[in-house]
Amino acid sequence: KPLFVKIPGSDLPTQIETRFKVTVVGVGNVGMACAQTCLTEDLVDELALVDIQADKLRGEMLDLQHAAAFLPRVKIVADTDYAISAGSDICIVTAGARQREGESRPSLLGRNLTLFKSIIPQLVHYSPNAILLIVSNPVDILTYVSWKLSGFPPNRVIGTGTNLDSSRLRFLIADKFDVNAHNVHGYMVGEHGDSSVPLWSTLTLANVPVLNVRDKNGVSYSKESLQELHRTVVESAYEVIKLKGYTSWAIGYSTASLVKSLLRDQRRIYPVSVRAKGFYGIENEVYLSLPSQLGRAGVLGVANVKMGEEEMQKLQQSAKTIWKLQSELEF
Ligand SMILES: NC(=O)c1ccc[n+]([C@@H]2O[C@H](COP(=O)([O-])OP(=O)(O)OC[C@H]3O[C@@H](n4cnc5c(N)ncnc54)[C@H](O)[C@@H]3O)[C@@H](O)[C@H]2O)c1
Ligand SMILES: O=C1N[C@](c2ccsc2)(c2cccc(Nc3ccc(F)cc3)n2)CC(O)=C1Sc1ccccc1Cl
Repeated sequence: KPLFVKIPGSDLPTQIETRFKVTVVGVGNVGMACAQTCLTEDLVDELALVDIQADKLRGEMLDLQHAAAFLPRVKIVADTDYAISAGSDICIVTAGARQREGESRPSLLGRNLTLFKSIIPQLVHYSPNAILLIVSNPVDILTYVSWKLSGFPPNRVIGTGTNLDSSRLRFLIADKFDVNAHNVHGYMVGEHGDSSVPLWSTLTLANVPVLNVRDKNGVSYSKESLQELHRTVVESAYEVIKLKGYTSWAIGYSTASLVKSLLRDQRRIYPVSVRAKGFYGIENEVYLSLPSQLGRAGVLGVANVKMGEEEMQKLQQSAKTIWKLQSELEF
């Protein structure tokens, strides 16, 4: 006997168009953390995995499929052929040459640029209306490269930028004040990594500027102690690499949060890498992180955050540094 009997006269489609399709390119530490979080948070109806390592790719796909009894129904596919990514709403790019400990940004850029010249045109061919969400490092420059290679409007090419940097800062401040990190409102902007720019003047807890309050141990936050906090954010990245060899969970969760705001048109504001020319006195054609509103059309706009003169100067200096690295690129 068949398990189910169709009701006579039913009109059942054979092929259901999935609503939210996300492709993850690169099934390494970061890519799989992003994929797993998107599944756990029920953000996708279809997940496509792409990589050059065929066995690793099939292994990750099977391993995720085997969790079906504990996840909402989702179609999980994988292939080294980009055709599997066709019709994606968002393509998350985490592919990259394995970043060596202590590797410089120019060195990593050279190796990853070559990969992107192959990856981006294939994603664009199969998903011409997708949003590209770039994670691979150096993320600001590779997001600019993806924008140029894709020919997409800038609102549909976004880098995770200082979203991870900002989430680490929010964790540290939340810990010092014994409050929930969701109530620490503030951004690091500019370049992702060592040279990010914390916007202390607009960082608040319960709408109280952090510059005006004492933490749980009665310590007040002067400019110097805040600079120490920024150093801790940078050092924590190096500490994680030293201890576990890579980072995955925080970048996975922070990237899935961006995916949710984009797919569900949440219109939430995140510090992500966007086409920054023309904002805050930036004259170079670069991608840098600015507080941006994310919805189904991608970057809906850049927030007019009050920024001190010194903060703007650091931002403009970052633009010049990135521009110099970029101007030597051949692609
Ligand atoms: N932006 C951020 O905040 C942030 C944070 C952490 C890591 N990262 C970056 O994410 C990237 C990935 O890190 P990881 O730890 O996952 O590295 P990983 O080496 O574990 O994974 C990289 C994956 O990319 C795949 N790959 C290589 N060439 C490819 C190609 N041409 N097409 C498709 N796939 C390809 C590899 O097979 C591998 O599976 C690195 O560039 C790293 O610096 C960025
Ligand atoms: O958490 C990380 N881990 C990485 C990493 C992941 C796998 S191997 C190294 C990391 C950790 C430490 C340093 C570092 N430097 C770096 C070098 C070249 C680049 F293009 C980008 C980053 N990168 C990659 C990366 O971008 C991060 S965030 C990060 C890094 C440095 C300072 C502050 C932050 Cl918030």
